[in-house]
Amino acid sequence: MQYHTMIGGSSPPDTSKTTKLERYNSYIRRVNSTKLLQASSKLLFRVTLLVALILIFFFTINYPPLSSDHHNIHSTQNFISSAFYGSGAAWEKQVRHSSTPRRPNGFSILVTGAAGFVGSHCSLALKKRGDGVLGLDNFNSYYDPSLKRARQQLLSKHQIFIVEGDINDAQLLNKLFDIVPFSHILHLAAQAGVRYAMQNPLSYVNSNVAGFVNLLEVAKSADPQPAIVPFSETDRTDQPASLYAATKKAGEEIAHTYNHIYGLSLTGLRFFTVYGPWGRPDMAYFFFTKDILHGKGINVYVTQDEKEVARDFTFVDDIVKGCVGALDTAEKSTGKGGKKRAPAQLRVYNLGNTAPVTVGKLVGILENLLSVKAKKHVIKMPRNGDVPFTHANVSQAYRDFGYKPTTDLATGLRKFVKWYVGYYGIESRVKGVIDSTTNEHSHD
Ligand SMILES: O=C(O)[C@H]1O[C@H](OP(=O)(O)OP(=O)(O)OC[C@H]2O[C@@H](n3ccc(=O)[nH]c3=O)[C@H](O)[C@@H]2O)[C@H](O)[C@@H](O)[C@H]1O
Repeated sequence: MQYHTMIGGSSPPDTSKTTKLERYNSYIRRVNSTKLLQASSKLLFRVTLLVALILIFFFTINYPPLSSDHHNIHSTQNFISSAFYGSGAAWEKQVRHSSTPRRPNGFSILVTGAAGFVGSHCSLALKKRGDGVLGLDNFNSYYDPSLKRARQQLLSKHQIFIVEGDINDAQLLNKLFDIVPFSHILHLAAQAGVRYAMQNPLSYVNSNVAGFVNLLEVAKSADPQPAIVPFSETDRTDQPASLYAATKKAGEEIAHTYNHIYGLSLTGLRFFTVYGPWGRPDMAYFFFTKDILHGKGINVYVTQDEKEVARDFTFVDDIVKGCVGALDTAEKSTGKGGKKRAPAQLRVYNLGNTAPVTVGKLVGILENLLSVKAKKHVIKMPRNGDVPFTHANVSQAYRDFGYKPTTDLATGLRKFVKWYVGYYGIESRVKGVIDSTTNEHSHD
């Protein structure tokens, strides 16, 4: 896929020890210059250099890169840079201000992956109803980081601050929990995408397994312990079809352990192919729109026996409602000081649209909205972990918090296309969509 090739081809940032040392020394020098204004002696510099060397060694043994891919490089960089971001009084004030609720009994929620697609929508919805929301995101380059920055700007307009850091950074997480007694964590930071797992498997382990465990480790010792929603995004069977699904399944098993041993209240949500405004450019509906408008061919997959593939495409506003419903019904964790006091809540829900649509139909809807005929290449689905069909049973989410999706694919895609042409400044090319779109809910 073109996006993936582009990412793989981007030049990784320089992480040589010299660069880290220079960056760290410059940080140390800045700290020292405020604390000990006049004391810039040679001796102090030597001590600083020694401390820097020890710390870099410490970082290296505690955070071994899982591979040389750019995601892990980002994690390592964020670990070091967070020491700088997390040190100022102004930074702490922003953290506190953003996470303070503005309604009686409001939640104080840490949203990981807040600059992501679902994370940004949920953050806005929660903030709008008066909850305190603090974002955390590592702004990695799995897809165009400028889209993540634009979401960050939107959130910032609504007084939501996003801390730039990684869920693998225990020091940063502990610092955030020292500053804010979070009532909930909405954990949406993950390596997504089914097909990209073939190219960069360790990125999935790093975010979806190691990062998740790191977050649970911090949450288990926090006082009060937060409730965590969701701990997983997707899985479909006990025999996952892709590494992506396997890491999500592992997340569910790990969650069970932390619930059982430490009394953390945990809720897993399995999202089914979420789409909508501010969506992810690596997903088919998004790059089909782009390619159709550019007159480029698109690959429409069929199964090995040439049947159509279908997805339970779910509009992002419905997913937000599900996330909020799960948060509102999450019980308190029961542990304290790393010890469980009583059994705690452990739940898993499907959040889907319950109405699968074939990829052919998806393309037909886009052709109508864009008034352009797609150049379709019908090909057999590569054997890379994709499944032919998804269909969510949401009866438990309905029973427990009234989850009921209300947006069909044609309505949701119209809202997406309206956002797309506005965001990329090409309104004139698909005018009909703008004129006929009413009753906008999504944050665009
Ligand atoms: O809910 C999930 O479990 C996952 O949803 C999403 O995966 P998918 O459902 O596979 O969505 P997406 O890639 O948009 O492909 C849509 C359809 O187009 C087909 N497809 C895809 C590419 C292509 O070139 N041609 C094509 O026909 C393809 O075969 C598929 O039938 C998230 O990316 C993932 O992170 C995870 O959240």
